[in-house]
Amino acid sequence: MTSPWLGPAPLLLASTSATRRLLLESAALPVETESPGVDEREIEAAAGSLSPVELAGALARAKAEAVAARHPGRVVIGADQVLALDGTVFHKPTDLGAARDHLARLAGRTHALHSAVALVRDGSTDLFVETAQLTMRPLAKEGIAAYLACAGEARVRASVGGYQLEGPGIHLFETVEGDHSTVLGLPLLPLLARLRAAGLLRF
Ligand SMILES: Nc1nc2c(ncn2[C@@H]2O[C@H](COP(=O)(O)OP(=O)(O)OP(=O)(O)O)[C@@H](O)[C@H]2O)c(=O)[nH]1
Repeated sequence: MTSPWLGPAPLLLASTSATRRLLLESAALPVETESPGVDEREIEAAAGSLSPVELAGALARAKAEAVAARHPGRVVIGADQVLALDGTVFHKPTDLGAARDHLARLAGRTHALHSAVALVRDGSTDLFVETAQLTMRPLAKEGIAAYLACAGEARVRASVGGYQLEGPGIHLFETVEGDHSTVLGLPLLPLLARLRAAGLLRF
């Protein structure tokens, strides 16, 4: 397969997320990954009263710029996803109990997933945020328990909402508005548009 990538070196993804890496590889882009090594909770605490969208942007920028500083000349992508329900920010559930509590609060309501991407090239950062709106079915505690037993702790802890839309999480929803890749945490369409505009894609 001839990749559309025209960059001199592979894209450098400042992320530990296998989902994000897979999204780029599915677009036939060569990817290297490096953990950003930033303390997200510390940045969040220092961020004070940022909105959920601004927080996602600040975290994506911090991750991308931390890795870009270690790799001058590379095209670096950082990303962050924030789940917001009525302005309240949710973080990845630490265990099944936390996931059960999250889902009980999200059930029957519409929450936002703000997926921010920071693209660093030649010392400058291009930051953008895409938002998906997901309406979860009303779920009784038995339904939540059955979902958690089906999804399993690994899947539940791997994503900010306790669900993977491309997995059993799809059963939880009435409607999803927004691009699939935005839900998964790396909005591909606006990212590819920027890479294309920079002359980094063959088509
Ligand atoms: N497979 C899958 N992953 C999802 C879904 N929704 C959110 N995620 C993942 O949930 C994670 C959101 O947490 P973040 O803090 O943004 O990222 P992270 O996983 O900690 O990884 P870093 O980029 O290293 O910070 C990302 O890895 C997203 O890819 C989904 O529906 N499916």
